[in-house]
Amino acid sequence: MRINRIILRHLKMKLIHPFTTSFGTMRDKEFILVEAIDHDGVSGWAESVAFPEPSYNEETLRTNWHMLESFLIPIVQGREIEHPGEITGLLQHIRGNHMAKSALEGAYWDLYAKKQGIPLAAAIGGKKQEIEVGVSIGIKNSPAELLETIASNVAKGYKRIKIKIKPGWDVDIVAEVRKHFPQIALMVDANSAYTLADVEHLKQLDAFSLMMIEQPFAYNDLIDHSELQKQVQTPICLDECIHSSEDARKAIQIGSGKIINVKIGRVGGIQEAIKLHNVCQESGVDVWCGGMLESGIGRAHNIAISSLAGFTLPGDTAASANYWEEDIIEPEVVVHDGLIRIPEKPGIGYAPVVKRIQERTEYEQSFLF
Ligand SMILES: O=C(O)CCC(=O)C1=CC=C[C@@H](O)[C@@H]1C(=O)O
Ligand SMILES: [Mg+2]
Repeated sequence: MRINRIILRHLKMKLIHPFTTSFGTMRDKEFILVEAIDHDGVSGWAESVAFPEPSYNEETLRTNWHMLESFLIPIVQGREIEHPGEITGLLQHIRGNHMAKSALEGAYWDLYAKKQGIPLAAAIGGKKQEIEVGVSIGIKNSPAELLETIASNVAKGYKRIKIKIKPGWDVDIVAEVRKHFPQIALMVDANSAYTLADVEHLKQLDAFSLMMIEQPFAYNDLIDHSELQKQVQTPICLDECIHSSEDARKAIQIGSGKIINVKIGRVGGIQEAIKLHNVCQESGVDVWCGGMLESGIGRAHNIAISSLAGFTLPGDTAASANYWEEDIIEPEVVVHDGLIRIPEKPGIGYAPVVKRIQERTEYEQSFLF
């Protein structure tokens, strides 16, 4: 692939519903889009999932922009990349900054698949024709509002409901949800809101047949999670604390969790996400694809990675309409009875709508190769 231009765009999109977790509320989604254009004028697209604030991990939109502009793009500039799998190695001497790396690598993956004339899912090695998806519901102002939101999403056919918890909004609210929805596939995500001091309290969640408790402890902990997993029946799912396939191997070895939420951006790109998937599959550990409130472009990448066989549980890739009045892709991501069909078109399989992208672009910068 011979790129002749990369365009970075800072977009701002208004979420239909504010999204509240244990670390704050998001009303607008600001993110970086990467467009890699080759000599034939074909574009590969990807998005950085870094938030404007360092609340999920230490990266931010601005640190990503800086890393892409000053380090990552210069490394690939003028290089003939045969396969996007090469990019992880080219960038590995740069420490961390996984979301920035992933945004660049993802654009090359989309372009590669388009040049090969195959769907991104096929380029990744995915065989599924459709994927099961769930929905992640933020912390609401009242139990009634949460129950109403759950009811409307169950009615839409989502295969799994994920609710956020934090101290003061956990055991009682889960009990209330279970009272109204005794049969639904239900999980909770704590986003690191607890510590080992809360083990006795968290044990109460075992009473509710939850699919999993996601990331109860610190974003950089494996040891305390393994201690908790020894004391609770409910499977612990790891998100923020798994930064690579190596972290997954170590977490599995010491029993930190029984399920892993894979986020392409968190682990540094599709190539590493495939490796992580393979490590988990070899150990019989289920994985599913998490979300970072992506636009349709990031959503498309999540759909592709979810087509791998080891993605055995419904992910957080809900429909575009769950987040946006209007998405920046056509067609939008739609969910029918909790299922998304894997696109058959080359690349990400959804067409970025440049007019809508430009309308939402706060700032952009071009890098000529
Ligand atoms: O709908 C989605 O994209 C998933 C949203 C979601 O659950 C999360 C988004 C970003 C960070 C977290 O709060 C949380 C997660 O940890 O999975
Ligand atoms: Mg999570």
